[in-house]
Amino acid sequence: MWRSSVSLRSFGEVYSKLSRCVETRSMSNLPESTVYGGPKSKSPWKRVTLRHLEAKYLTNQPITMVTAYDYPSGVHVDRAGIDICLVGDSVGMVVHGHDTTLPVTMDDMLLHCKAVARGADRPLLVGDLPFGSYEQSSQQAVASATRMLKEGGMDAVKMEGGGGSRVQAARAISEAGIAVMGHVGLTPQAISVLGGFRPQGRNLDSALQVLDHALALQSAGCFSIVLECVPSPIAAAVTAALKIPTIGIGAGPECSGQVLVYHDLLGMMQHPHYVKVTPKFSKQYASLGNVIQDALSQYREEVSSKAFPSPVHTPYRIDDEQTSAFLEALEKRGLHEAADAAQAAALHDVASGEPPIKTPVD
Ligand SMILES: Nc1nc(=O)c2c([nH]1)NC[C@@H]1CN(c3ccc(C(=O)N[C@@H](CCC(=O)O)C(=O)O)cc3)CN21
Ligand SMILES: CC(C)C(=O)C(=O)O
Ligand SMILES: [Mg+2]
Repeated sequence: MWRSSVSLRSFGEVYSKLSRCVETRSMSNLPESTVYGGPKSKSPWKRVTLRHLEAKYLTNQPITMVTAYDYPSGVHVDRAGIDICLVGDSVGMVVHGHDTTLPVTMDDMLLHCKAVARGADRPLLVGDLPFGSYEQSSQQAVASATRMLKEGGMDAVKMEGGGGSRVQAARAISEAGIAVMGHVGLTPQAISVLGGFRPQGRNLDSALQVLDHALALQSAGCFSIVLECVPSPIAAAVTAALKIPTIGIGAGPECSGQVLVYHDLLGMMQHPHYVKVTPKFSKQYASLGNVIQDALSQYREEVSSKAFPSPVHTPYRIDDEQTSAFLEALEKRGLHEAADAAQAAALHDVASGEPPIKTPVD
C-alpha cells in the first residue's frame, strides 16, 4: 500500500529531470576518488544526490535532514551521515538573535551557505530562500535560486508557501533546472498574516489547504516538501497523497523524513531568548548549552585565580643564553623592573620542570 507503480513512475520522472544538475555539479567529470577520496575529503562517502533520496523514499527508509549554518556544524552534520543539510533562514533567529526570520537577506544566506558548503561534502545542500527574495516574480525567484547554487554552493533551494504565485515561482525554478523543495504548514516567513508561530491544519479548511498546497507544489516540480507544525494525521494524509517525500518538523512520525535545527537538537539554547524561539517539538539529544556555560565559567575562574595558563599551556621558551643577553640589554636601557620580571618568569619556567623547547632564534 506504500506506493502504487504509477506513483513510482511519476516520482522517477520528477527525479530524472531534476537530479541531473545536482549530480553534474557535485560529481563533475573527475574520477570519484579525486572528488571524494582525496586527502582533502572530510568524508569517506559520496555526496547524496536526489537519486539517493529517491532510493530511500521508495524503500521506505526515513530521510534525515538537519538545519546548520556554518563550517563546523556542516562538518559535524556531514560526519554523522545526515542525508540533507539545510542552510535555513532560521539562522536569523538562532544565530543573529532576531525574533523572526523576516530580516534575513540573500547576502546573509549566501555567507552562511558558503561556510556550510566548505564543511559539508557529503549531504545534499539545500539553501532556504529568504523572505523578499522570491515573492515578486518568477524571474526574481529564479535569479535568487541561481545565486544559491552559483555563489552559495548549494545543490537545491527551498521556498515557503503553496499559494498561486508561490507555485508559479516553484515551477519557474524547477524549469530553470534547479531542484526546489517546498514548505507548507507553518511557514515562518508568513508570521505577519499567521499572527505567530502557530500550528496549521487544525481545522477542515486549514488541513485541506495544507494538502492542496503540497499537491500544487508537487505538480510544479518540487522534489520534496517540508511539513511544519501540523497534526500527525494531516501529515500522514499529505505523505500518502504525494509521490515525493515529505520532511516533517513538528508534524509527527508519518512523514518520509524529519528535520530539526542543529542548535535545538544539541540543546545549545540556554538564554531566555533561545527558550522563547525553541519549538516544543524539538528533542534535545544533548545539553551543549550547559556544557558551554560550565566551560566558560571554569575558564573565567581559572584566569581570575591565575590557574590558567599553567606551564603546559605556555609553550614558547627562550634558552638560557638568549635570556641572559636579553636581561643584560634591559639593564643597559635602565629597565630594571622589566629585567626583574623577566628573570622571575625564567626561574618560574625552570621551576615548573618543563624542558625548555629549543626553537630557532630569529
Ligand atoms: N531554533 C529554531 N528552531 C526552529 O525549528 C525554528 C526556528 N528556530 N525559527 C524558524 C522556525 C520557527 N519555528 C517555530 C518557533 C516556535 C514555535 C512555537 O513555539 N510554537 C508554539 C505556539 C506559539 C504561538 O502560538 O505563538 C506551539 O505551541 O507550537 C514553533 C515553530 C520553527 N523554526
Ligand atoms: C525548520 C526548517 C524547515 C527551516 O525552514 C529553517 O531552519 O529555516
Ligand atoms: Mg526556513
